[in-house]
Amino acid sequence: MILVKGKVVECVGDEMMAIIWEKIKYKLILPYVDFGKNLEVFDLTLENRVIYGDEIVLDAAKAIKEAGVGIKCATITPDEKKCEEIGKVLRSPNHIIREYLGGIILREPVICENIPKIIKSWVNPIYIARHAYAGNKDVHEMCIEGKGQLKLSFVDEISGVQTEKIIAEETKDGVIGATFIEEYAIRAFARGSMEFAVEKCLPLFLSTKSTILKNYDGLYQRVFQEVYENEFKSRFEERGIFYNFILIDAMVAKAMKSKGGFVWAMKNYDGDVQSDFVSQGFGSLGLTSSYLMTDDKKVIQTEACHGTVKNHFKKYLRGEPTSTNPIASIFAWTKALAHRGQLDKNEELVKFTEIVEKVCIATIESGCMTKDLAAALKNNEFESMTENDYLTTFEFLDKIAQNLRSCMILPKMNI
Ligand SMILES: NC(=O)C1=CN([C@@H]2O[C@H](COP(=O)(O)OP(=O)(O)OC[C@H]3O[C@@H](n4cnc5c(N)ncnc54)[C@H](OP(=O)(O)O)[C@@H]3O)[C@@H](O)[C@H]2O)C=CC1
Ligand SMILES: O=C(O)CCC(=O)C(=O)O
Ligand SMILES: [Mn+2]
Repeated sequence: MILVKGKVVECVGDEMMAIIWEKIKYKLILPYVDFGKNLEVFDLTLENRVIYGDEIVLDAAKAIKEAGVGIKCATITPDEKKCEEIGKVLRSPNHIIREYLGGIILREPVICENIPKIIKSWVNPIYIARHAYAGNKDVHEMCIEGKGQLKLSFVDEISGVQTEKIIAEETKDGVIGATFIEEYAIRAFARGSMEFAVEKCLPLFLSTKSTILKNYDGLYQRVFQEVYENEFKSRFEERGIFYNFILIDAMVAKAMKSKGGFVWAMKNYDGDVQSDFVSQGFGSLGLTSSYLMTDDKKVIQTEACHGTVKNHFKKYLRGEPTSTNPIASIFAWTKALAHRGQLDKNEELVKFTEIVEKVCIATIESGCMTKDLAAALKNNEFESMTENDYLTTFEFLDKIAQNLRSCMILPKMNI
């Protein structure tokens, strides 16, 4: 057994991914890894959040910060209807954790040679560097009833001077939203994105809509340029890579016709939307790994890029076979344990995570896969697919477990 020497925080989640999460843990991790007392589990299922509120998520975030390593299963973010049903307004657990930890979310596709990309020109990976908080996903909302003037105001803590801006002389019955970002946070995001581009030795693009949001998005553009000129230019040039700002709409088109092979930095909301687009373009949402890294690089929280896959869970509840891809969630475990291993100089643990990742890719490349990937092989023409084309969720997980077992018994086997 491989001993884990430092603390790992595990956050349990919801629906289809919760079912898969448990299988990953018990079939792929625990047979080889001994956490001793080093695994702290937080139950972030919706049921538990209904009982304990969002505070339990904040507790998990604090524990992750202290441990330096967190692994999170996808969780339900209840919409308005669901909040009514449960009688409680609960926030997104991801949002709470990201707001607390801050930092950057890095997303990358798991490349399997036999899985064709939907966007055929993408021969190289596209990495997303997403600001983990603020922006459109962090809007403070307020519903207004009646008619009146709307203004923004800021009161200086020291001088007490109030700066005001009238948003609308007269508005009525609707909703308003306000968001903000501090310059230091953008600076840290710029540094994180640039470090990542240097590490990957790939060009970096930042895209925002700074022609419209001249101040908000403009600040991202200005800070990135400044950080690049003052801190990164020579390191980029030594590696033959570059940094460029491109307006987000034009960048979407440029990305689509590119060959891939770049890091794409975006604000929180833009990065969320484009992650699903890029993931699907590379074959499936189930093939994108994701982790949050704090600005000081001390803490990592891993996850899959996708959600709880509600559609598939409904089928599972009806007793129908499902074929849900576990790869991104398996990589959440491996990326987190690899970080733990690096922190503790635990080479055995790091090696184990490399083996698990290789086994996953080798299993898919041997032709065993879930329906999303089999569909990619068939140009997503679902009508022409039969059950013989793919494995069910549990058959696929068993196949990976079986392949992992042979590799762990014969560690020198070249997979
Ligand atoms: N990190 C997190 O915790 C996240 C949580 N969420 C939450 O998850 C819940 C469900 O959200 P939903 O909109 O369904 O988004 P999902 O990302 O869970 O799924 C959307 C669709 O993408 C496909 N898909 C996603 N992941 C996989 C996979 N691993 N294998 C195969 N296909 C996959 C499925 O398509 P098809 O049905 O065509 O097979 C699925 O219906 C919501 O409560 C949402 O708030 C959402 C995103 C992130
Ligand atoms: O927190 C949520 O509700 C969604 C998160 C999400 O979509 C993401 O992290 O990509
Ligand atoms: Mn998303």
